[in-house]
Amino acid sequence: MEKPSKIPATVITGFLGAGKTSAIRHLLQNAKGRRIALVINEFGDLGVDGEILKGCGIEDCGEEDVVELANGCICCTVADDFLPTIQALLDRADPPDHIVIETSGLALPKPLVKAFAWPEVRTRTTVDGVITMIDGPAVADGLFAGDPEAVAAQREADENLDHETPLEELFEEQLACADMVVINKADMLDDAQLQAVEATVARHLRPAVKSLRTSHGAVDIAVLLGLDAAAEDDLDSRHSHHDAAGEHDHDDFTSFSIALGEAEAPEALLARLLPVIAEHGILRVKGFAAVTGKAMRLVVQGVGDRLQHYYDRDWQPGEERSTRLVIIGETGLDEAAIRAALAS
Ligand SMILES: Nc1nc2c(ncn2[C@@H]2O[C@H](COP(=O)(O)OP(=O)(O)OP(=O)(O)O)[C@@H](O)[C@H]2O)c(=O)[nH]1
Repeated sequence: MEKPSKIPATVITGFLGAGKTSAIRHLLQNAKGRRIALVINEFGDLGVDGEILKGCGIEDCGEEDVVELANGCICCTVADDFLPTIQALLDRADPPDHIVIETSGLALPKPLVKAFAWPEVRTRTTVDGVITMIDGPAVADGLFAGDPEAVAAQREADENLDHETPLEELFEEQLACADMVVINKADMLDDAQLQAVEATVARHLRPAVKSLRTSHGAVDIAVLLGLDAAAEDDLDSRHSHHDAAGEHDHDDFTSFSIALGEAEAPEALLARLLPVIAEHGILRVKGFAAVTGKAMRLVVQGVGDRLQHYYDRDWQPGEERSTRLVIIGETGLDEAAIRAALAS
């Protein structure tokens, strides 16, 4: 008797703003008739990524194929939110050919992969691969490398302490779980910088895991899907800082959303954001803006101090023209001061 085939699921992980949504958009545009269901998890209470993907007007990608898990962190709500979502996708009369899961930039991939080993889903689906997207310029800038001298001094003081910064830890964890690494934003780096990023990344990978370079997440679907890794059977090789401690929490990071009035012009909005991002060390800004006199909605995207914007679609009838942004940073972010600075 033929073995019942399992529906493959690909987990796309990677730091805030690395290019996960861009890669998924590229995937959907090049799906060649394959029915892909998306599960999207975001940090922050505005579903920006889901909105962007729904707004992109790709044929074969109905709104019912995009499932958003907005409350909290997917890796901490596995049993409550994530497993029922996967089960519902598998139970559809017309199940998808492939499930793609975009984790929030702050999520640890391993607990998710672990969920696929649960009896409820194990016989019906398998983790085809964990793809870790890397923000090339952020790694080149040393965002994930702590101050080496400070680390050495701490180690000397106490051997048993965990000395890594939350950012380093996430970076390592996301790489340690990878079946393939995509170094994105190659367009912003020269060859020497790319080689340095590749060397940094390689130190944290399991043996035989490869990295490739790309821009705007433009990876061939044949490369991204079909790795056939069955990652849920291979959990032990994927080292995690949290294996012993059990669940992690997200006390290290914080987010809030802010509503602003219409912007006079995109440039005026960016000019308002930039100094605040720099002063408060904001990691990620994203959302939508209403621009005076413009029928279209402006998408605003910031990773560190790199800001981008573009108009994606018209404001719909009945939709409130508003400017709403999610702000994400490390815990301790001065929300009141940021609100005050942006409102003024
Ligand atoms: N220059 C350049 N910009 C890129 C590239 N890929 C993505 N971006 C930009 O980087 C920003 C973040 O990209 P996303 O695809 O939204 O990243 P993400 O990983 O989904 O972000 P989160 O969901 O917030 O973690 C957007 O402004 C993109 O347009 C690239 O290869 N080159």
